Amino acid sequence: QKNDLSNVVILATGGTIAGVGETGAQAGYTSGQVGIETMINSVPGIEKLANLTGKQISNVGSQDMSIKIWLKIANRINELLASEDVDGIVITHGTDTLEETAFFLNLIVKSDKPVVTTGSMRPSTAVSAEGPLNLYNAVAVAAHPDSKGRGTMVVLNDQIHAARAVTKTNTNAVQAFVSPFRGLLGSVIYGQIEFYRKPFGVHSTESIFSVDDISSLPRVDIIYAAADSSADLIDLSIKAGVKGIVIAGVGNGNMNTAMLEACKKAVNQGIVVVRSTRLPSGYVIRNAEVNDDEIGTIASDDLNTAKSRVLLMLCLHETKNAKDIQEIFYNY
Ligand SMILES: NC(=O)C[C@H](N)C(=O)O
Repeated sequence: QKNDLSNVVILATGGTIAGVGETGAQAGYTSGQVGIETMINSVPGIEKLANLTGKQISNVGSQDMSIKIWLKIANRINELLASEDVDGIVITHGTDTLEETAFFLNLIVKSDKPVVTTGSMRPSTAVSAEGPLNLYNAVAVAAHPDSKGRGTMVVLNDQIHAARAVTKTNTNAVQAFVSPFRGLLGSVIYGQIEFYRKPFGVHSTESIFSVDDISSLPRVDIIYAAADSSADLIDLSIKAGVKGIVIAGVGNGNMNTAMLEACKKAVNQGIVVVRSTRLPSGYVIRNAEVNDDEIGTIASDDLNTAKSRVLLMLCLHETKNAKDIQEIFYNY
């Protein structure tokens, strides 16, 4: 197009932002019902921010987001961003697994052009649905030259988060997304952007991971630790042939003796085990109460459990070496 606006492509995947309920004031609704054209048309003034194209990739609640769809999105983004005609990407997505998709893309997109994910907590039919403003702000961020080189971002409720830092912290409140440990990347108020910082960690063009040689990812299970929790699930995972296990540990990635013994068994069978924490914030520190050097486990640093699984799946596609994987957990 012959104007000064950036060219932004919106890839729609579903979620509550595309959700529909019978009335405007009820908790029940179905995710992933409204198509991308209807979503764009519901945002007055969005056409003034960028030249927009919309594409439907999937239309699912993000509880049904899959590795297959991730690969489809990543391939499509790489294709689009390789073109001089595309300046930025917006992805509309359910919020349940939004942080996993955003982190996956942060690791695998081969461009420094902005990739901005967004969603909503209220369905499109709700009284005070916030999806349209989130989409407006996401397009504003994707269209802005300052957004380059900041990896994949998550924009909701006037805030710009880095994919690595952000997590969903509330089941239904509009202010659900928080970057509890590393803080916000910036803010966006009715399309006005202010960035506070660059993202920490290796991402995008600097990342060793590439979607080109991936058609599937190895199975990695998550196992949650609690007082007196059973080690049976670890044994089941081993039997099921997993390649990796992420423990959602108590405190600093701790677990009871039975679970730790089962983890040792897993490591001895060539399964890579990452210790993360079920807490919302803080580092899992190597060799604190668990001797990772001796057992061969990996500390998740400040990556949460779900994102540790994403990173471990990608790592296992490249290497099984625990030392190398630990370095990646520290640096990405
Ligand atoms: N607010 C939401 O988007 C939740 C929905 N279950 C989803 O992730 O698709």
